[in-house]
Amino acid sequence: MMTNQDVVVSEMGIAAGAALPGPGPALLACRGAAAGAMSLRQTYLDLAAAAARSTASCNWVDAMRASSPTRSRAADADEFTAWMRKHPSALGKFEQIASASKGKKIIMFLDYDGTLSPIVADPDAAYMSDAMKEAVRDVAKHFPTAIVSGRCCDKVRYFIGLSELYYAGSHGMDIQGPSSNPESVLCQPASEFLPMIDEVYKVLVEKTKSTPGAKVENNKFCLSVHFRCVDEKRWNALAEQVKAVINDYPKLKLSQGRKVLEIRPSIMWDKGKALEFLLESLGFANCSDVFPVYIGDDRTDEDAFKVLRKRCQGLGILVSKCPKETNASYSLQDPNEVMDFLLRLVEWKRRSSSPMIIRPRV
Ligand SMILES: O=P(O)(O)OC[C@H]1O[C@H](O[C@H]2O[C@H](CO)[C@@H](O)[C@H](O)[C@H]2O)[C@H](O)[C@@H](O)[C@@H]1O
Repeated sequence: MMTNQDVVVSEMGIAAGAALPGPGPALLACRGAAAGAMSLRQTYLDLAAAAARSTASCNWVDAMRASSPTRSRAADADEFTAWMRKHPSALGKFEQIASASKGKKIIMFLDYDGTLSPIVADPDAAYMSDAMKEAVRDVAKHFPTAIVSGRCCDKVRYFIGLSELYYAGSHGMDIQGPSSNPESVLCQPASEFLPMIDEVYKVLVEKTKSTPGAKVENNKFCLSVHFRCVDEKRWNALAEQVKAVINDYPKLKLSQGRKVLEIRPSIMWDKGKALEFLLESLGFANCSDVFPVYIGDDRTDEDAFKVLRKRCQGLGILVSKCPKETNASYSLQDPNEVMDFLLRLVEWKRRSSSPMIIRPRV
């Protein structure tokens, strides 16, 4: 259900595309978080890494299959209807969402792959349509907008091509403000992992080159090993190979996405933390009149959905055609529906902010 709060309205939001103030409390907190995280390394890093290592690779493979189902069976229709009752369409319930956000400042958080661009076999060809680009541009004119992606900032910025947005790349471990100059870097809590990530990238490229279709993507502060073009019979062996490499790096952990295994630093930072960081940077840390809307399709987006639930603020929208366990309140089926939702939001905002014209009677 909708996680909404009754609030008093105040104008604390900053305009979309406006430059952020210099390093504020959020940036300092980010630095502090990074330092703190590093000093706590032996306690939680090893625990997390041990847990990751003890998980059999077939679990990763099963989870990967479940997170990117290829077809929905007719026999699952009842299950889907029941799921849709719990996570109704954000388009179908648009009026309900709009009225929940009334008097509050909407902040948009958008995942990229599977949300703004359709899932395709080649990760380097995951382009977003021109129509979607226009929709995102329009949204950003009305609401502060951030892209939160597993990709590195440079790549997702290149795909989207809009400089007026905030970007949280590498699963939130690289947060940058509008424009791509060096001052726009707001938070990089995993910067000391860069040499390690580069090293592991090279090792993984070498180890996986014998698996046809396998692809390793360097996302700067994290890595992706793609399974989508690998014969399913080879998935277990490939997951074993990846696990064997990560076993030598106890400060890294594995997670799974849509036909992808992701390797990242074991710091306590994720898309949920990135969302909180951005809200704070934008001046909304302790505001009750803010309404963050997060749209995403992947397991890693669940961290952001959870944060919104915990804050009892705004709402999460899961992009999925199939029932999935989720902390999101609403659902949309695919990027086309995401675009329709964004356009509807813009239209609603235009209508609700244009002054009512009362014509004199003649
Ligand atoms: O957080 P996101 O923006 O959703 O990024 C998550 C991963 O997305 C990309 O992989 C996914 O999309 C590819 C292109 O459609 C597809 O080929 C792949 O199977 C999907 O897992 C990206 O390539 C990864 O690096 C991101 O981590």
